[in-house]
Amino acid sequence: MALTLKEEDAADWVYRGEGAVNLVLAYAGSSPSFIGKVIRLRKAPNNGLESNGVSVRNSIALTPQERILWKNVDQLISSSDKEIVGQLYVEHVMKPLLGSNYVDAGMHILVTREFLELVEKNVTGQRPVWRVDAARVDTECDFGLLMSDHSLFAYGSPRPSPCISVEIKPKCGFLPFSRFISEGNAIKRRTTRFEMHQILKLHHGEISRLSEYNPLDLFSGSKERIQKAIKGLLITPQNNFRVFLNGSLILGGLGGVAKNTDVCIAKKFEDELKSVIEVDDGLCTENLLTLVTEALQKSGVLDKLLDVQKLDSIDIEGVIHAYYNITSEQCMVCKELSEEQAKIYASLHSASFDESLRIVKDYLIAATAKDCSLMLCFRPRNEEDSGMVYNNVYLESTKQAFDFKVYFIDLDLKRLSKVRDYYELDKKIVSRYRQKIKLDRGRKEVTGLEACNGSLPATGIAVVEQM
Ligand SMILES: O=P(O)(O)O[C@@H]1[C@@H](OP(=O)(O)O)[C@H](OP(=O)(O)O)[C@H](O)[C@H](OP(=O)(O)O)[C@H]1OP(=O)(O)O
Ligand SMILES: Nc1ncnc2c1ncn2[C@@H]1O[C@H](COP(=O)(O)OP(=O)(O)OP(=O)(O)O)[C@@H](O)[C@H]1O
Ligand SMILES: [Zn+2]
Repeated sequence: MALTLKEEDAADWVYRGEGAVNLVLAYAGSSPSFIGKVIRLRKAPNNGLESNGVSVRNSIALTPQERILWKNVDQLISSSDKEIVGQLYVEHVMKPLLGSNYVDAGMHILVTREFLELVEKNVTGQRPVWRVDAARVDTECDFGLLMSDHSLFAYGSPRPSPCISVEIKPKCGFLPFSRFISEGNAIKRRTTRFEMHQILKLHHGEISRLSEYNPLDLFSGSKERIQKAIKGLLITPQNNFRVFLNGSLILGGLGGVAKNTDVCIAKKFEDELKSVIEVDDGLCTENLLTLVTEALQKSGVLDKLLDVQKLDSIDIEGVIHAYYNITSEQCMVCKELSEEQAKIYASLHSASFDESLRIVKDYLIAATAKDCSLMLCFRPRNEEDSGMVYNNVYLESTKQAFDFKVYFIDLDLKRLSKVRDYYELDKKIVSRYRQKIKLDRGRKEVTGLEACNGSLPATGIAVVEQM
């Protein structure tokens, strides 16, 4: 590997965002090798432990059990370089499933400890405080992942293009249908995991109001419902929606949960869009909505993503039993059940070892697909671009054609050790949601009025209608 980022390079990298695991910097310097690139750096939790108590330093390489789990993916297990596993997973597992046109696995690049320390110092002020408290740049890690900046149009194109990019974290787009969902959790078959999780997040103070977004609308394939979903994202972006203008954030929260979109934010956003969408006052946001909807429909990426999400076909309530089969531990779920209750899972416990591996592997792949994001990037098309390979959409109202490109980002491998956490979180989400329904019913009986769930749909929609 020829290039190494050193202390003197740190000033060229600016904060772009972060999630739970990675911090992302965009290049702002003049080296041709890095123009149009971002670098993803691993973070280390400040308590030194992952949520399940595993030491972070051991968590990069595949564990022996994971090597068995992924044994059919030769490229993953034959790699002697533990640090490359994450990238190989994207290249050899996710890319074939989601389509090579939409996935960029990036490349590893070496970084010195001094580079990481200085970068961390430079960006701390821009990071959400709770993210700073939770984790820091992992200065023990001597590599980063260099990727194309998907919020920009490729460098090397004939002209510098103004562009708008939209980042969507769609989350799970279907209702589970597994027969292993217990009677007590039947609500899961009718209510999205996203909607139920909102109640838990509100309870924990992670969000200030419930989201207007419904993943089922986004994945519906219907133009009207996709538009409704995007309106919901515009009103309550949380960590599900961001918009960038020429690579700079103009809506949503950098690195975390955004403020809800009030009239003031909506007006400012509308004004920013004017530099790319040529239309009379008040209609830019509406037009962006049309662009995004059409690009999503034309590209077909959501159908692909949904198919991969549906590899989770028996739900965590089934998967957990296969997990205990492959770890050869006593099943902690069946242990708590009566003989009669445990019967429903007997078929899972009598499955072959390979079948158990397949179940868990498919579930983890689906988990990646439920947590990734999409970046859609648009630029107005002109004559010079007529020979270019990009897809395009036409805005009837402004008579403008736009090139667009779509990429999945954050296709990280989910670790085997998280399966137990997934089971526990699922229980918490359902239990909190059921509690809320019970409370609402109680209130309704007392007051005879509709219970208030904390969301303000009418007000929220009005904000977008005013845009
Ligand atoms: O479990 P979920 O659905 O809450 O997803 C987690 C995300 O929370 P969200 O609900 O999208 O705000 C969570 O996102 P935030 O940190 O909340 O922005 C992470 O993406 C986490 O993945 P990992 O720890 O990076 O592997 C995600 O965990 P996984 O379940 O994908 O492992
Ligand atoms: N290739 C890219 N081009 C442009 N922006 C990017 C790219 N990769 C990441 N980003 C930005 O950086 C942010 C954080 O990246 P990413 O989602 O990969 O972090 P993460 O820690 O893996 O997230 P999560 O918590 O969801 O696991 C993204 O939300 C996006 O805004
Ligand atoms: Zn069991």
